[in-house]
Amino acid sequence: MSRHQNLRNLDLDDELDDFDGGEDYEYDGLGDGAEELSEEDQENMRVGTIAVREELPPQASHVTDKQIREALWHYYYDIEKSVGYLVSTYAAKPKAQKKSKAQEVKKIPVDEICSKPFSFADFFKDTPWLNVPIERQAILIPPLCPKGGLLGGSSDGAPKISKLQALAAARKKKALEQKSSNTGIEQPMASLSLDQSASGSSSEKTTTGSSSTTTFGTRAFPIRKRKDSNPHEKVPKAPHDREPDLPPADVQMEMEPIDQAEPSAFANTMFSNASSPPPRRFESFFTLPYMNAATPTSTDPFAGPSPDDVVIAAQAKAAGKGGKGPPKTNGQKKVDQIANGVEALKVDDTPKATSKNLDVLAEFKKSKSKNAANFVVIGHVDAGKSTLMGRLLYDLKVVDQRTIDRYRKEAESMGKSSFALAWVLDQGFEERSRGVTIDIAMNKFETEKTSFTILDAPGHRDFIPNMIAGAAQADFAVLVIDASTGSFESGLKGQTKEHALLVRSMGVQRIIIVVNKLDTVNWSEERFMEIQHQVSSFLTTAGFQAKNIAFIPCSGLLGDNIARRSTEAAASWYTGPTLIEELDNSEPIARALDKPLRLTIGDIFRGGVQNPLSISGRIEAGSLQTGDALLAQPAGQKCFIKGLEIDSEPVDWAIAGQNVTVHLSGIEEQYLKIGDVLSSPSSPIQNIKQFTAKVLAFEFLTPMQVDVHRGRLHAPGTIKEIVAVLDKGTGTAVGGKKKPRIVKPGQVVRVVVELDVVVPLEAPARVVLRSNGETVAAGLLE
Ligand SMILES: Nc1nc2c(ncn2[C@@H]2O[C@H](COP(=O)(O)OP(=O)(O)OP(=O)(O)O)[C@@H](O)[C@H]2O)c(=O)[nH]1
Repeated sequence: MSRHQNLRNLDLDDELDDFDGGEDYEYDGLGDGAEELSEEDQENMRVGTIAVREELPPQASHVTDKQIREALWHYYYDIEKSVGYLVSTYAAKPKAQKKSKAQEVKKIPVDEICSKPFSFADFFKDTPWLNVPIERQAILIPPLCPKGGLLGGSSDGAPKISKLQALAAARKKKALEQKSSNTGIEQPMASLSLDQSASGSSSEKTTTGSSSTTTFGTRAFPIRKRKDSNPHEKVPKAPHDREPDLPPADVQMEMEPIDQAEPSAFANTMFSNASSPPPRRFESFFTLPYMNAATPTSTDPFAGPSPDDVVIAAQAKAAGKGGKGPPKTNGQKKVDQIANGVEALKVDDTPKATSKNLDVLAEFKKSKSKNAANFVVIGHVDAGKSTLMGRLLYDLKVVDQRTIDRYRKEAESMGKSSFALAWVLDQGFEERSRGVTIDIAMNKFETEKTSFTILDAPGHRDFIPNMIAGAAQADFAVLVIDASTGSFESGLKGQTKEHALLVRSMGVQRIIIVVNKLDTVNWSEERFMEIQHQVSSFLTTAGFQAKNIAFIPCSGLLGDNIARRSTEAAASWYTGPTLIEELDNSEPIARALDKPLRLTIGDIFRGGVQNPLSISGRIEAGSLQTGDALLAQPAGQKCFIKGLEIDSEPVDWAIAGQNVTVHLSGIEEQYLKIGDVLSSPSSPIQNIKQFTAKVLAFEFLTPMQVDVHRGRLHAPGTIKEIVAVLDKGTGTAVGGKKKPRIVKPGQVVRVVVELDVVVPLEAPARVVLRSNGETVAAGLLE
C-alpha cells in the first residue's frame, strides 16, 4: 500500500492506539535519508530502483540512484513511467540521422533562380490542363452566411460597389451638382430620401449613381433598423406602418441634412467659440417629465441648482440650518415647499417597546411546561432515518392515515413507493425525486413527559453542513444503522463514524443507536450483537461514556420496536425498551436560562402582511419577550421584538431550549442572514476575527485554509497555528514546547484560527472545521 492509500484507508481506532503522544515529525520523502520513508515505502523504493536500473537503455546509464528515486516517488513506483521520464530527461538524444539523398534538398543559388526567366509552361509542366493533382488544388470554402455588404442588401447580379466606392460616387455627384448650381436638375440622390422611400413602391427602389446601379429591395440578410436621425421631424409613414426600405447608411448620410449630435459638455467647454451655432436643446426633441412651460429654461445646463442641491437645501431649511442661503427663485421655493411637506408627512417609525416586563424565569416555572428536547437523527445515507421518523410520527398519530395514503400514492406514481414514510420528513421536491434528505427537517411530537423536536439530518456526504446545523442544536443524537448485509460495513466506512464523531465533538453526550432494517436479516440476534459490539467500541473511543449509549433493534419500515414492541417471533430475544420509551427516559436537559440571550438565526421569512420580517431559531441561552430590544450581529443593528410564536402559536415570552419564531421591527432585511446571532444589546455577543479552539482532528491538519461552521454559520478562515497536542484525558499539552507542524487524525489539538470575515462567536461554541468538502476537525472554542 502506498502512502496515499495508507492515508485513505486510515483506521482511526488503530491510529488512536498507535498514537505516540504527538511528537513532531517532518515528512520529506525525497530526501536522501531513507529513514524518513516508511518501511513499506523504503522497500518499494529499493525494488523499484533495481527494476528501473534494469530497464534503462545504455545511453541512460549515467542516471543516478537519486534521480531514479525521485522519478519513482513522483510516479508512485510506476516502473514504466519512471523509465520513460528518465530516458526522455537524462538519456543522450540520438544524433540526427543523416538525411537520405531523396530527402536532401539541393540548394540552388538565389541568383540562379532570379536570373532565369519565368516560364508558365515550365511551372505547369507536371499539371496537364484540368488535371491538377488533388494535393495542389486549392480548396474553396464557401462562407457560412451570406457575405455582408452594404446595409441595404445585395445588388442581385448588378456589379457590386464597395462602401468606399458608394461614398466616393455620392461625393462626386454632390460636387457636380454644386458646380452646376442648376436647381432645375433632378437630384437623383433625393430619390433616396426617407419620405420617398416610404411613399414609393416599397419593394424595389432603384438609384442611379454616376457609375453604378444599386438595387435596394431584395435583402440577403436582415438589416438593422436605422434610427430616424431627426426625430422631431414628422416623417409620413407608409400605410400599415411598414418599415421603409433604407438605402445604405453611408450613402444616406450624404444625402440628408444630418442632425448633428449635440456636442458634449466637455467638448463645448474645450472647443466652443462665439461663431459656433448655439447647441440645439434637447427640450425641443423630448418633453422630460419634470419640465413644463413654466419652468425657465436656460442654455447653460448648470445654471440652476441641481436636483440634489434642491433637496439638500430643502432639508437644511427644514432642519433650521439653511436660513441664510442665496435668494431663491419661484421654482426653487415651490420645490422647498414640497420637500417640507414630505418632511412633515414622515412618520417616526421607531418602534415603541411595548414590553409587558415579565419575569420570564418566574413565568417559566409557573407554566409547568414539559421538558423540551431536540434530537438529531444521524447515520449513513439510506440507513432509513427519514422512514424511521416518519413511522414514529405516524404511530404517534402526529401524521394521519390520509396523509400517509396520499404520500404512498404519490410515491408510487414516482416509482418510489418505499419512500412514502420518509416523505413525512422529506418535503422538498428534489428530496422526494432523488430519495435523499437535503436539509434539516424539523418535526415535533410529545410523550407524557417531554416535548421533542426531531432534527432529521441528511446522510449524504454532500450535505454535511446541513447535518452540522442540525447537530449544533441537538441535545442528544439518534444514530441509525442499516443492519442489512454489507450495508452496515459500508456505512461504518462512510458517514456512520463521521456523524458520530461530529456530534460528540460538538458536545452531544447521549446517543441512541437504532439498529435498523433488522427485518432484512430475519431479526438475527447475532447480527445485532455483532453491530452492537463494533459500534460501541468505536463510540467509546470517540468519547461517549458507556452509560450514555443505548442500542435498539428496529424496523422503521414496519414499525417494530419504535412505538410498539415487535410481534415478530424471530425478534422475541429482545426485551428492552422501544425507541419511544428510551427517548422518554432521557433526563431533563439543563438549560442556560439565566445567561444573556443568544439566538442563532436558523431561517428568515419575509413578506408577511402583518410581519414583514421574521426569523426562527433555537434560543441557546437566556430568554426573551415581546417588546425586547435585540442586537443583530455581525451587522451591529438594533431591532425590536414585535411578536413571538412557538409552534405557530403566539406567545409573550420564550426561553433557552425552545425553538421560536420572532417577528422583528426596526431593521432592514439586508442586515440579517442565516447564522447571525441575536443577543441583548446590554450583553451583546462580540464579533471576532480570530479564535483558539480545542479540536479533534479527523484528517491530517497543518496550517491550512478551512471553512468554519457553527450551526448554520459558515465562514472561510485559516488555521494560523497549531499550538499544542493535548492529552485526550486531561486536556493538558503534551510533546514539550515544540509546536507541532502537522497533526495526525485522532489527535486532540489546540489551534488558532483566523477568519476572513468577522463573525459573532464566543466560547464555548461548538465549531466544525472543513476543507475541500471533508470534515477535518471539530471542537469547542476556548
Ligand atoms: N426493509 C427495510 N427497508 C427500510 C427500512 N427503513 C428504511 N428502509 C428503506 O430504505 C430506503 C431509504 O430510506 P430513507 O428513510 O430515505 O433513508 P435515509 O437514511 O433517510 O436517507 P437520507 O436521508 O437520504 O440519508 C427506503 O427505500 C426505505 O423504504 C426498514 O426498516 N426495513
